[in-house]
Amino acid sequence: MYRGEKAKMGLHQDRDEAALDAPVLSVSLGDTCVFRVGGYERRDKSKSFRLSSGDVLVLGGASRLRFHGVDRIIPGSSQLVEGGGRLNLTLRRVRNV
Ligand SMILES: O=C(O)CCC(=O)C(=O)O
Ligand SMILES: [Fe+2]
Repeated sequence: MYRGEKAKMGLHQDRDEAALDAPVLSVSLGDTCVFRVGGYERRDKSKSFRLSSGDVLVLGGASRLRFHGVDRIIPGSSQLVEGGGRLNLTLRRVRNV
């Protein structure tokens, strides 16, 4: 849950999962966010774009280990969450089965 103008998530890689071959799916609900995706090193060039409510982002294949993060939320951009805010559901395979 992200709420308020200061809510953000710094650039990181999702690499704690044992299954790095399975994609990570991120579902955005509520307020729009400014999402940033870079390369495979923190210092690589990155680009930002908006994710609105209902958008699904896939980090998979060659992009599975790209650095990514949330720069900021755009308060008031959705009425879905009471009191405002952004909900993010991230689906990932943590263990190999
Ligand atoms: O909030 C998001 O869309 C991204 C979340 C994320 O990168 C994570 O949980 O690892
Ligand atoms: Fe992540």
